Amino acid sequence: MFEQKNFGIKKYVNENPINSHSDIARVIQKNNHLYTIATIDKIIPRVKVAHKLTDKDFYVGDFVMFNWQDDDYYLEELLQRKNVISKASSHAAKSYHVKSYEQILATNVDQLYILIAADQRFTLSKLERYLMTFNQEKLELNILISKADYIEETKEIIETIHSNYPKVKITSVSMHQGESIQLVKDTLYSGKTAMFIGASGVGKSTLINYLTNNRSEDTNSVRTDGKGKHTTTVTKMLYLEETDSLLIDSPGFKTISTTNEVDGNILFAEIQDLAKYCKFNDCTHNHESGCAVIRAVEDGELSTEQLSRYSLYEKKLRGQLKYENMKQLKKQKKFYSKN
Ligand SMILES: Nc1nc2c(ncn2[C@@H]2O[C@H](COP(=O)(O)OP(=O)(O)OP(=O)(O)O)[C@@H](O)[C@H]2O)c(=O)[nH]1
Ligand SMILES: [Zn+2]
Repeated sequence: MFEQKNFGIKKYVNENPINSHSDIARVIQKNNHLYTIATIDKIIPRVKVAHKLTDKDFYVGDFVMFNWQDDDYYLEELLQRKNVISKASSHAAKSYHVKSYEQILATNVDQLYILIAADQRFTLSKLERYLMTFNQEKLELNILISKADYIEETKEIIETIHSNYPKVKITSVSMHQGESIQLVKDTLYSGKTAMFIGASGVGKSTLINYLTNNRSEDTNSVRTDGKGKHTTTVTKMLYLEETDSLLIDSPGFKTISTTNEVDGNILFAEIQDLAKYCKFNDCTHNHESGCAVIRAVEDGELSTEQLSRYSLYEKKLRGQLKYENMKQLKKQKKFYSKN
């Protein structure tokens, strides 16, 4: 028998050096300064943040200690996180004056489902940014092509991805294909937390509603712009009893990038492995003699598309470094002209 609404607190207590679970809870919703938390036996809404702490200290997914005082509940202490899902804050990334910072989307996530909608414009660089932004240890990444009832578009997207990245695993899903919902359900782990992210209108809430058999929220009425009436504005966690898993729905985003250092390993492991056998350490895999990567292309082990995506990635990385250096230089100049 599954425990009713098991938000993972018992498991957390078992795996971490904590004595009791009586005042431990998990943040399951965040609404500006107010939180909803789940304890071992109840859900508490409208929880505030204790004195000297702020809403930057707690996110959905966090395990916390809480307290009751003067008729209100307060979050008192953050317990150790397993991981953090974050991206660059979108407004900061655009402004030269504001230092971009990482914005936390949720914490303690085991599986991340990245939705790409078949009816929205697809580019490889979008997929690459998603994968590189969220790639980290102890996090399983899953690519879902949603609205797969757009059959032609879905086929095209999958073909584009596979001709460049033959090893990336892709699942397609549609609310009009019940068996595809079941396939997604089958990939959820018991006792684990899965988060669904993607651009606005890709169908995150719809998928979660179908997974949890909750049709109450009106995500089905189609608007002419295809974005749907119901837009998620808060991040929240739901319990799926059938698989004993936790599902996090999150607001859609416009752009994705990260201020963290990225590593092309998730997409280019094969090329990076081959590069170890190049004659020159600083081989650009462009024209050099003794290049193991070019040889692999000639031997048909690697497609030219794969290599050209890699070159593009390298170029961007170098451009990024140059940009960072330039910013640094400008800052220094400013400093010296002031002093
Ligand atoms: N054709 C088709 N439409 C879908 C599918 N899933 C969702 N939609 C429609 O797409 C629109 C957006 O769906 P939502 O579930 O609200 O999307 P969301 O990703 O949660 O959007 P935000 O909350 O704004 O981030 C709605 O009109 C849905 O009816 C699908 O599988 N096929
Ligand atoms: Zn080489």
